[in-house]
Amino acid sequence: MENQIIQNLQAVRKKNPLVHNITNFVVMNNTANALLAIGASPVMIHAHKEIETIVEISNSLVINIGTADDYWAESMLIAAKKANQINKPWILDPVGAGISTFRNDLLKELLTYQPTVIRGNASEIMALDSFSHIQGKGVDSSHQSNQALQAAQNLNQKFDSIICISGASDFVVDNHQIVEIKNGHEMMTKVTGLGCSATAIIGAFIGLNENAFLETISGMSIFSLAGELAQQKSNGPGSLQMNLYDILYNLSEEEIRSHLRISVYEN
Ligand SMILES: Nc1ncnc2c1ncn2[C@@H]1O[C@H](COP(=O)(O)OP(=O)(O)OP(=O)(O)O)[C@@H](O)[C@H]1O
Ligand SMILES: Cc1ncsc1CCO
Ligand SMILES: [Mg+2]
Repeated sequence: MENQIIQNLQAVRKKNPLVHNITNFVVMNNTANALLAIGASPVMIHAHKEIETIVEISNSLVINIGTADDYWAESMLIAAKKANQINKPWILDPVGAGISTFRNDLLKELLTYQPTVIRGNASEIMALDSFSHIQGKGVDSSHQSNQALQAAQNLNQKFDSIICISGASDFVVDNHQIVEIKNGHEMMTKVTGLGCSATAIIGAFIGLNENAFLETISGMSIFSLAGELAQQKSNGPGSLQMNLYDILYNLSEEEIRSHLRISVYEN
């Protein structure tokens, strides 16, 4: 597994995938910088009249509903529909799933366009599966990632999407395997939008368009590992954000081999 993750990181740095993001106002800058640091090219565009063209020329699409309103929701639907039509890999970040009818209705419609990957925290993945009253604390999780495993399996079966649950352990679930990544640091929850950045980084890896399951594992594990290594150099959330870019940019094969904690289970 480590070998494939290292190969995928090298491939992202070499291929420099163009990643189209329709994301939230809070994280637009952080996620664009994270994508540049990993070696991808971000483009953050949401005007209805140009979306289809951008989806066509990009290697992958990231949709994050964090601060969606009616105009942006339509942008997301146009993009997801196009990506689905032309088999462009795309990832959905269901920020705040369960909070409101507006958010749930948008998510239900987006899911009809079969995201390649869905990445959320535990509360979001559970809400997405049931659309019941399961709620996090706004956009933060009030559940542990392992509590969302059944919901992830249900979602995988319903939509044929790869499901990634972030948290103290990150899990990547498809119909054959569950992969657990035990990297990261609690301090990562004190910087806004590091989940959104994880989604964007996975978005860069699925732009390789070879094996979306391995690419999702690669993106998530590299991001959590980078967060963990960045925390070791930091005094708090501010320096963690700054060090994270440097670590994403410089992360070496040796660091991956010596620090990654990853387990594979049959599903
Ligand atoms: N308790 C923890 N211990 C270690 N790493 C963690 C912990 N909680 C989150 N992380 C890491 O933080 C990153 C973001 O995951 P998180 O689950 O906080 O996303 P999120 O809730 O969607 O965040 P946001 O909505 O702010 O973008 C992931 O890399 C994850 O592994
Ligand atoms: C804080 C916040 N509010 C809406 S989106 C967002 C970024 C983290 O998901
Ligand atoms: Mg989130």
